[in-house]
Amino acid sequence: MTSLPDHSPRRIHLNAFDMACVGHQSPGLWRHPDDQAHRYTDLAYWTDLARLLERGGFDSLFIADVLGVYDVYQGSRDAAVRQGAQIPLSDPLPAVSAMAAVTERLGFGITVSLTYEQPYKLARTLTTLDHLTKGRIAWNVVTSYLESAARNLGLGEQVAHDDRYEVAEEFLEVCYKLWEYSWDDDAVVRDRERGVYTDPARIRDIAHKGRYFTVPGVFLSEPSRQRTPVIFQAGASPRGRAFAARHGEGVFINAVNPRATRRIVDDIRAKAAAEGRDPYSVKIFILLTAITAPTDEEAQAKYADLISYASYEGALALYGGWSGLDLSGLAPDQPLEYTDTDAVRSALAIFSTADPSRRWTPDQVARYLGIGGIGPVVVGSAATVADELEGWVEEADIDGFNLAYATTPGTFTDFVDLVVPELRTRGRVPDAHTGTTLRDASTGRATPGSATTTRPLAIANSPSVNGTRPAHSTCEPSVPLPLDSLFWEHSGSVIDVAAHGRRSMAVLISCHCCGSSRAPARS
Ligand SMILES: Cc1cc2nc3c(=O)[nH]c(=O)nc-3n(C[C@H](O)[C@H](O)[C@H](O)COP(=O)(O)O)c2cc1C
Repeated sequence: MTSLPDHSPRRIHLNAFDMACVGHQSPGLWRHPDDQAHRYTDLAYWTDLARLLERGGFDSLFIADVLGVYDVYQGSRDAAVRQGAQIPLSDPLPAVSAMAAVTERLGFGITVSLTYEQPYKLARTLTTLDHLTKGRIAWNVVTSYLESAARNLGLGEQVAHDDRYEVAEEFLEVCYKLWEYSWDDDAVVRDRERGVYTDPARIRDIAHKGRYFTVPGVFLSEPSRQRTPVIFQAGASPRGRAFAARHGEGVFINAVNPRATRRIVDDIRAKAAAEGRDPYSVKIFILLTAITAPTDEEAQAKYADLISYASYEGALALYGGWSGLDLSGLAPDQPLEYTDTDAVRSALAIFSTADPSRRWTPDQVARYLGIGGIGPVVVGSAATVADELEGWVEEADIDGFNLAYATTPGTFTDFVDLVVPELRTRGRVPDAHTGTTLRDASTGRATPGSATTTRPLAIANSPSVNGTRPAHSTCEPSVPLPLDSLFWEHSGSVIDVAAHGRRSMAVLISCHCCGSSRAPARS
């Protein structure tokens, strides 16, 4: 396993975790007088938050989303509705452009469940946002977990857990082809003299025909700065980890203690290495909430005030959706047993099998989730919080945090004003980010689009299109070969199918004999 880059101290990546609703991870806190989550329908809430996070050197604002209601707890949605637990809920995408207009560098991690999308259409939506944000988009690839979403979106019941990941594999394959193969970098010529806007020879059909999707044609959008948005994945079941290891540049997992988390992290990194990737090219984030104030005592007093607003039923309503389990049917002190559900399997594993030394009960889960959902709550002064974050990074070998809020924007403001300066002093958060795109900032690469890229190998090895590689314009390979072959035999020399910058191996070839380096013309 490749070791960590040889520099210390290790960078800590920060995303703010939010959702277009009032009860994202701390149901009941909407009642707190300081909370402004109810302003989620006001664009100024989002643009003010974006400015704050930019000032705080955050990598991104990471926005969750679901397409159903939390109606598992007590077999009803009433508890979720009463507590504002992710209902009412708006679409997260429209506010992104406005936030991009008031910031220069902040990235935007947007959650879209591919289970209810078509790759041809979603790829365009994400390319559009990557254009409008000048390359600052990450896609949190999720497959959903609420049965109520399936019922309202044309499916009688939810797609089985592992099947959702099978669909996701092909979904991403189609997106990679659209984003990386269909248009050349220089396809748009905008030649007023010749009257040619785009050169037809420089765009091509992707001719995808698979088990779940058939997409024969050419991508509609011209390439954006990142082409493929930064790919995040949220999920930590065994199947989720395999998917993350193959595709994830960022992985978002739940956590309760560093020791149990380290086992998941080691598994993801080992799986990434088995995919031929640098295991540290996968940035692993845990959910965490930091309650901070100038002194430890003031922070503890703040926490005591906040927790008094937590909603027990709101927490169990959210947990019912996350885990697929209705805990109202269990005795409050009955230890949880693991069972495969079609929801978020890691949300149940984390409170049952993840840490054999601990058996959680419904009552303990409800109290744990009251603030910050399935993630630790760290309370203390800036130095105390920074110590805790460093402890998580060192012990669990994670790369950063998706920071949830107790009250918004208060929790984020405290963190930016108090903890970020401490992390900067410790060299954990850079004063300024490198490059111009989110991928540059999250990999620390100095120049955008440079030759090396941390992009998942799955993109570089994008599968065959048409089963054979289109003939190269000036150097006909002796025989058409499957796109995923790494080398072409040609007139005695070998054409390196080179991974040029962010373009995948199946797209650009640099020919040893003619020296040209461009996408093969269509056969
Ligand atoms: C930390 C975390 C956050 C998640 N956030 C979302 C989300 O916002 N929307 C969504 O539909 N699914 C979300 N999921 C669920 C997964 O994308 C997906 O349903 C998967 O099956 C569950 O993960 P698993 O591999 O742990 O079972 C999240 C999962 C985890 C672990």
